[in-house]
Parts: sequence; C-alpha cells; structure tokens
Amino acid sequence: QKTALMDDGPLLDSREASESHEPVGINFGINPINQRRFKCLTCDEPDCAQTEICDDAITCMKSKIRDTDGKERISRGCVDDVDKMQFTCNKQQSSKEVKNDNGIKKHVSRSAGRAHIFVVCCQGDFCNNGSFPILEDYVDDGELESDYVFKLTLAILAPILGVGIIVGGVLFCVIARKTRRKRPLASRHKRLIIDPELEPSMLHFSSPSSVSSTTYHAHELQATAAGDSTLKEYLDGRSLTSGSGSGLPLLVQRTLAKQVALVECLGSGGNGGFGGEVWRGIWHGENVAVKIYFSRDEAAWARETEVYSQLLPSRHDNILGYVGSDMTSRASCTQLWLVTHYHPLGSLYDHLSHSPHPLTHHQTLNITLSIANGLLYLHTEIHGTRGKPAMSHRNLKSKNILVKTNGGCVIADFALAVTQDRLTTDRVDLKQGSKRYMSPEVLEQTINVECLESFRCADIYSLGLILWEVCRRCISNGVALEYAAPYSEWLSYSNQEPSIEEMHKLVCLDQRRPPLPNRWHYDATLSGMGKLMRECWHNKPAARLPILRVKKTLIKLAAADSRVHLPLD
Ligand SMILES: Nc1ncnc2c1ncn2[C@@H]1O[C@H](COP(=O)(O)OP(=O)(O)OP(=O)(O)O)[C@@H](O)[C@H]1O
Repeated sequence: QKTALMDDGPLLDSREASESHEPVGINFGINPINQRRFKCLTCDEPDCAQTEICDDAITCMKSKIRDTDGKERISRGCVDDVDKMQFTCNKQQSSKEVKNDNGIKKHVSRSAGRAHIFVVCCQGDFCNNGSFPILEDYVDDGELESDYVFKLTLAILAPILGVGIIVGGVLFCVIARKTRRKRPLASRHKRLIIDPELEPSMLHFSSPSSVSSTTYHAHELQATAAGDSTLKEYLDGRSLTSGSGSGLPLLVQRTLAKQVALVECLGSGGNGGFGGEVWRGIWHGENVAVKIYFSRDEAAWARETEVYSQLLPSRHDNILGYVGSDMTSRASCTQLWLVTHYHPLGSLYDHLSHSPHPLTHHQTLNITLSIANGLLYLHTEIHGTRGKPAMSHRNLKSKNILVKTNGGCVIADFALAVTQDRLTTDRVDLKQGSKRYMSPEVLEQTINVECLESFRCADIYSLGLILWEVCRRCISNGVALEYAAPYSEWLSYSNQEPSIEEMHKLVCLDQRRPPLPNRWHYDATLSGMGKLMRECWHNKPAARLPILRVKKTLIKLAAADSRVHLPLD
C-alpha cells in the first residue's frame, strides 16, 4: 500500500532519526524469524521521481543499478516476503569490491556485459531513506583479464628479456674482443695495398709477367704475420743509419715485413749458400723477392743490407734492385729480411739448366754483356754525390745471377762483397763463398787479403767459369751442349758443392779448367768467347783481364756478329 508524500525532505529526516536502520547485509536471514513489519519509502525507477510509503515490509531496500549501456536507475521499496528478500538483497553479491592501484575501492562486476547492481536492505521504519548506494567505478573482467594477461606476459618475458640482454652483452663483448684482435692484421693487410709512404713505382719491372694488383689471387694477400720490427733497435749504434743507399728510407723499411705477403718459397740456399730461404712475396701489388736469413747469419744479412743501402747508391740495370731490409721478431725468433726485385725467370743457373731451349748468339751475348756490365759497375770506384767505392763480389756464380725478362741479367747476393776499406779493417774468411768458383789463389789461400785488386781478379776467374756455362748452351751449327756445372766431369757428385780440397786438387794441383768444345773453333763468336774465358781464369791473377777489358771484348764480339742486335755503347 502506497501513500503519496507531499514534502519529501523534512519527513524523511525526522523518521530517519527515530528508527534504527542497520543495513541488513548478509545477516538479513535472521529477520524473518521476528516477523516484524516496517514502513519504508518507495519510489520507482529510473529516477525515483515520486516517493511514497509502503508498509508491511520485512525489510526496506534502496538500490542503484547501472545498466550495461551505462545508464543508472535508482529505486526504494518494501520487501514483504522472505524469498523476495533473499533474491533482492543478494544483489550486493553480484559485484565485488577490489582496490585499484591508488587504493580506491571499486565494485567489480564479475561477469562482463552484466548490469552493475547495488542493493542496500535495512530493517527499521523508513530506514531506506537517504542517499543511494554509490556504484564504484566499473572494472570489467576484460580489463581485469587484460591487466592479468599483461602482468603474466611481463612476468614471463621480463626474465627472458633479462637473460637475453645479459647473453647478448656477453656475446657482444666476446665478438668485440675478437674483432679488436683481428683489426691489426686487417689494417696491416690494407697498408699492403695503400700505404702512401712507399712507392711501388720504385719497382719498375720490365717484366710482362709481373703480377699487377688486379691479377693476383685473394689467397696471396694473406699477409704473413711478421712480428714487430726490431730494425731500429738493431740499427741504433750501428753505422747503417745514415742510409744514403738505393733502398727505401730506413724508417720506411721498419714496416716492410708487415707489408709483404709471402706467397711461395723459391728455394733455400743450400750447398754452402746463405742457409735461409728465398720467397716470392707481394708488396704494394708488385712481386718482390724476400730473402729470409736465420739469426745465425745476421752478419751476412747486415753486410748485404749495408752494401745495398750504403755502398750501391744508385740503381743499376745489372745489379739486383733493392727494396729494403727488416728485422722482425716472431715467436721469440729473429727473422732477417732482405727484400729485392723479383725476377720470374730465376737464376742464370735455373735458366741454363732447366730451359729446354738452347741460347742464340744474341741471347748469349746479351747475358754475358749484362753480367760484365754489372761487374764493371761493382769493380769501379765512382766519384760524386751518387758515387760508390770499388768493390769485389767474392761469390760470383750462375746461381747468384738472375735473368731478367728482357734477356739481360742482374748480379745478386752481396753478402761477401768487400771494399778496400773493409779489407783494411777486417780480415776476410777465405773459406766463405762457393768452392766451385774459387780462384786458385783463394783455394791455396795465397791471395793478398788486404788488397781489393786481388779480390777483383778472383771475381774475374769466377766470371770466366760463368762465361763457359753460358756458352755451352749457345747453339752453333744447330748443336748446343747440355748444361754442365764447371768441373762437373771431374767431380763425383757433379751438382753438389765440392769441398775445398777437391777443388784445390783440380784447380791448383792438376791445373784443370773447363774444356772448350772443338766446334767452338768454327764459330767466330764462340771461339772469341773461349779465348776470353781462358784470359779470365788464368792461373796468375795478374794475367787475367780487368773487367773493362772483358766488357770491351764482348762488345767487339757482339758487334762482329750479325746475329746479335744489341745496343752497344
Ligand atoms: N730476386 C729473385 N727473383 C727471383 N728469384 C729469385 C730471386 N732471388 C733468388 N731467387 C730464386 O731463389 C732460389 C734460391 O735462392 P738462393 O739465393 O738461396 O740461391 P741459391 O743459389 O740456391 O743459394 P746460394 O746462393 O745460397 O748458394 C734461386 O735459385 C732463384 O731461383
């Protein structure tokens, strides 16, 4: 039963004061036992515009409902039977209070898409007066779930991400370390090609087979990891530092070993040679020859370096071109490098003994004249700023002469070379040098070791033997002889280094000399060459021709031979 109320406010206030109106909450279940009836305010949804009174209620109620579309409805009323009360007042259970991040309570509907209902039930007359329950912010399950999913994802991903970052960091450090370790090699490799300090133009090969920077293979660029140069330390306190010679400036030479990539071993100096190895290397895209001495041969390396860098100030067509020297320390081993021009045809010995083709007269005279030319330069003192002292080679042989691709030759291996100054200050070891090419006075040890001229005469003896080796391979009347090393017909192991005793017996005691083939008599050039040889290997040093005379004789022979087309000066 409803009674209309004209003045809502004051009436409600006074009633409210006179009655106890405890919210029923979840304890409402005891009230039906009392069966006491209350008067309650009643008004209808949606806005409770008109309030009336109802009585006979076992509990009063007021409610606020927020629909799924967000619209709110309010109402008050009487609940007059127990079943209804249980149903109505239970509506509080449909939402759940949770605290958000800031500690503010929210009523949370447990199922998305359902209306949010808050019903307050109370027992007492007009106890449902007053303000309506407040619906807290609505947080639906979806939001909660997405929050949960987000947190779960974070909980899973965070450790994975953390471990990933640590592993990545460690990997980065390891790779960075490795790269740093490799970088010196890489930059070394680069320097091999682009170092502007060094001038590849110094290597002016006439060789058409010289390898250019565009034709060598990638594997050839594997720079040999030479150790740090110790050349400076070595040179400090020595006389080599002025470096007025033909090679690179000394400062530049100190980085040479790092700039050269060794490509192939050309041979090792056996048979009483220097004992190290000769390699073809690549330097600034050009082939170079690298002679690597063992540390026990340091004196020979130092002497050869000194000769090239100080005593042979200018380049000469018939002296092996010098690039530089370096001393490196690798795995606590000292390596001594001497870098020179590379001549792909190899030594005169290689050329004469391995080439299937005999020599023409033109080639024979080209070879012999160029050797004479080189030796003349070596033997002669030259005055002036680019001057040089007179020198003796002391180890002339066909293996120490290299063949250029233009058919001429260069003299190499100056480790035993001497000047008059040197002879005055140092005592030379006469056992050094190739025994096969030793002159009788060296074999007998009767040579005047303090006089340069006597060693020049010994060089001429060796030159005589070289002329013989070359001329044997010259074709005459369609016939050329096989290569033979001097004195091989009298030595048990013809190609092995003979002993000093063997050579002494042959050359000094038996007075043997290489035999001149008969057929040379029928060839003016070769017979002239035969005569020249005899004058070179004469037993008496003083009777031997000086090198200038040898050169002039060769020029005459060349000029007289129509098969020879050499520019003769
Ligand atoms: N500048 C060079 N260019 C090309 N090949 C070279 C050069 N220097 C040396 N060779 C080659 O390397 C080989 C070995 O050189 P090495 O100086 O050891 O000669 P060797 O005559 O066998 O020994 P040794 O002179 O010590 O008796 C030579 O036979 C020659 O073929």
